[in-house]
Amino acid sequence: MAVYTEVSDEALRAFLAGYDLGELIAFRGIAEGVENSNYALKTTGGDFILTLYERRVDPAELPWFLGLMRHLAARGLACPQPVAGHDGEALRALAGRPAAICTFLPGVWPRRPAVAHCGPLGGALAALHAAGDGFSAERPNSLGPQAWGPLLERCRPNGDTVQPGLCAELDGHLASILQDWPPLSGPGALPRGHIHADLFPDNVFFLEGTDRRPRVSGLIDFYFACTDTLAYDVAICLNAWCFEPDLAFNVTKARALLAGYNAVRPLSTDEMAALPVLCRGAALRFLLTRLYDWANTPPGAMVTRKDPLEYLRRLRFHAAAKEVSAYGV
Ligand SMILES: Nc1ncnc2c1ncn2[C@@H]1O[C@H](COP(=O)(O)OP(=O)(O)OP(=O)(O)O)[C@@H](O)[C@H]1O
Ligand SMILES: N[C@@H](CCO)C(=O)O
Repeated sequence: MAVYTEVSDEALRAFLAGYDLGELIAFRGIAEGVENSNYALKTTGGDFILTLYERRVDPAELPWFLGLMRHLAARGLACPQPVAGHDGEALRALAGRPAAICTFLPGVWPRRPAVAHCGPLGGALAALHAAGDGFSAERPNSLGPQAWGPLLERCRPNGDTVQPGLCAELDGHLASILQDWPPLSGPGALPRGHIHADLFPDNVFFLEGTDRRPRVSGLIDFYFACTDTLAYDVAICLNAWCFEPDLAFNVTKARALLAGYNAVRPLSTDEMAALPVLCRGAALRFLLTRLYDWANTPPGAMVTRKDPLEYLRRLRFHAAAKEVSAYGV
């Protein structure tokens, strides 16, 4: 579910009076997603998404996220565009929560990502990285390498109940990842920019092109976006898109993803060489947030917890891979 905050008809009508979006025709809560409350809105002005920000989103950071989406959309990226009210403000309050209306994007996310999705996905990720140029405000990655040690400590009391010996195994992975991680500046530093940092299949919409092949119609959910190593975003996508349901790595998907990315923004030799450690880091990041949520989601909460151990299997694959050739290049 992702409707934590209920919005009454009257409250919504009063809220919409602050916009130039015409009359309300219909609105409904959207069950998907886990972070925020989302509503689909239809007005005489068109289709929109209303988001009420909950849980992990720090209200002080919302202007940065909305500003980045506005910048990317102005650069031609298909992403939600925040809609300003009469007063020029996109960030407002509704039912006691920070709230914003964004444009609705057509398309559906792939329930079973195929090789045919991975090329366009890679191209869209590279286009996002290129479109981020010129947005000068930065947001550090609050879930970057410096956060993994403290997060592992917070998981330690319950971690081994998920799998015996898990925390000791993660201690080993964390130490070797931090040792191999590319420097942020100076010799060996990789290109940085604004990254999505959560570009999983449920955040990428596709439509069928005239050739019947899938085309990316939009990217959503920029609330983990931050300023970090661009190739780390590629590593997140290799984790999220290129493993089969049985957690076997599909090298054909990886090859397609990297070819799609390289066609728009070629990865340098240094970026390619760093992919194995960036993939290990990305797997550990999602493992740890899932592990934390596994133990800390209150019983009865209407949220589907995600399995942390899926990311342990990925992490083990990357640790064994070592060389970039394991990714099909
Ligand atoms: N701009 C948009 N256009 C069309 N549909 C959207 C848009 N934004 C969100 N949605 C719909 O709302 C659902 C939930 O959105 P989203 O993934 O942003 O939720 P969340 O709870 O913030 O995220 P998550 O759990 O993925 O971190 C999406 O799967 C999609 O169906
Ligand atoms: N994409 C994340 C969750 C939401 O941000 C995961 O699969 O763990």
